[in-house]
Amino acid sequence: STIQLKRYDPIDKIKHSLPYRFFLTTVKGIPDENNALNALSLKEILSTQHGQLIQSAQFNYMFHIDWLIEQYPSEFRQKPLLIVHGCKRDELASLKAECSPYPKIELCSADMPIPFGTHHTKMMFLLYTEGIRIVIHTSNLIPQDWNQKTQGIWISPIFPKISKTTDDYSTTTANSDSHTNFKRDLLTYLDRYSSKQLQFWMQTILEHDMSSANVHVISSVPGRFTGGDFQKFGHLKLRQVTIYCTLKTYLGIDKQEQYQSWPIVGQFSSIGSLGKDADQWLEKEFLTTLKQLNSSYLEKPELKLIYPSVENVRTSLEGYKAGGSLPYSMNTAMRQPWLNKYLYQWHSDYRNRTHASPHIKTYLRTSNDYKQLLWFLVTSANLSKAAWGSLEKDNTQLFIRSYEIGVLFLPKNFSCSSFPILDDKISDSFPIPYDLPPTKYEAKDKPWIVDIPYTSQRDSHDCTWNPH
Ligand SMILES: O=C(O)c1c[nH]c2c(-c3ccccc3)cccc2c1=O
Repeated sequence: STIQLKRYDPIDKIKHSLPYRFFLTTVKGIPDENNALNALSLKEILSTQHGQLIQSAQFNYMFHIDWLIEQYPSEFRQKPLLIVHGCKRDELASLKAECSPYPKIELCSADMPIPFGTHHTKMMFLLYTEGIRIVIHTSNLIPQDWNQKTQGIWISPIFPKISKTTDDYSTTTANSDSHTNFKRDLLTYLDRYSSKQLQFWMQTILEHDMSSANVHVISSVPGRFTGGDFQKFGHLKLRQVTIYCTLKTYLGIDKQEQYQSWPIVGQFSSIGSLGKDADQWLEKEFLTTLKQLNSSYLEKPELKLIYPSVENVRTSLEGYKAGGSLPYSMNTAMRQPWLNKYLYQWHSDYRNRTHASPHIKTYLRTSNDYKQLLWFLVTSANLSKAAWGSLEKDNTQLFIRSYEIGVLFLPKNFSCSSFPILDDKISDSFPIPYDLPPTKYEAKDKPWIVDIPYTSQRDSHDCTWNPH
């Protein structure tokens, strides 16, 4: 068979990048050595060092087109680029205007059938002569999202084209998919757009060997899902994948009792309306899913939610302006004061990201001593029913409003029973983006709310915050 020459991937040369391929974005204004460890800029992702780009696709929510084109190397700026977005009406008009100087940019508008849904998904398809690279991340395609924030990036290998030779046995695994069904689930997600332009990318993905992918796709698309589609998206997909790949397989049913209390940590940059108490959705639906509560006794939920306090924002590199990307509204917050007892601060001293305000979203489950990680998800999905879905029709239907996508790391796909989280950061411990155990809000701390003024204390730029 033709020996596939494993092309040298520059991403592999970044210290500690393997096997997780999970990076943060570089931050301007902090010492460089903290950027070297598992951090990438958009220019680095798009650079010519990865091969000869043929064309690319950029899925996102916010775009600054001139700036985005500038992040591509000059020799790639005329390559075909598909922009997949959810813009409508005047936002669509301004996006079209921004794209008009670039004849090779095509627009693909995601079907947004459900009110209050958004196209949050942040993903890149980079097609090279040698193969296709997929990037799933959390940054809008605007300069401020790549400047001084904490953002997450999962960057795939360059998946090689399936060779035509018939005797190439290495790709017989069901059209060259991985044990994590990465290709199947990505195609299932793309199919929901029912878009002609994405047909080309679906066919291209089919033609590439993704058997080396070691993460699961966890996505959301607008719709009401029952029957065979019931567990394909949202929080039920997360449950379906984690329940069969950790507790049951590894730890045996008997040991499960001891794991019930293992805390779940959610970390995000916005919060939706979750109901008048935790029983409406947070505990009843979301936590139950993540804890896989299938034991009769109910015990105190160990759910810890990391969301920046006003003080975290005020003392960040961007100051109060960072709060412009933390759109938790007063109208929503005032109806759920009960949520505050779950809240923990943004703290990332070990990654030197404490002052790089978070726009990343992550969810994880760890042991009580925070030394072992059972699973880790980086995603575009904030803590909202629109993103994760809410159960209807007597729990037989999951209703989702938005497009979201993320990747899930399970120990079983890295041949271990849990990921190590060790104190010293340069070991092979999983590169989580923040400090564990999480830091509780102080008594005087309040969650950041975007649409109220903060004038009593000035921020790191000596400014106040006056929304209007
Ligand atoms: O995709 C993302 O991550 C983001 C999604 N919505 C954002 C908003 C917003 C919130 C409500 C209505 C319209 C816009 C504001 C500031 C940043 C974001 C953002 O970053």
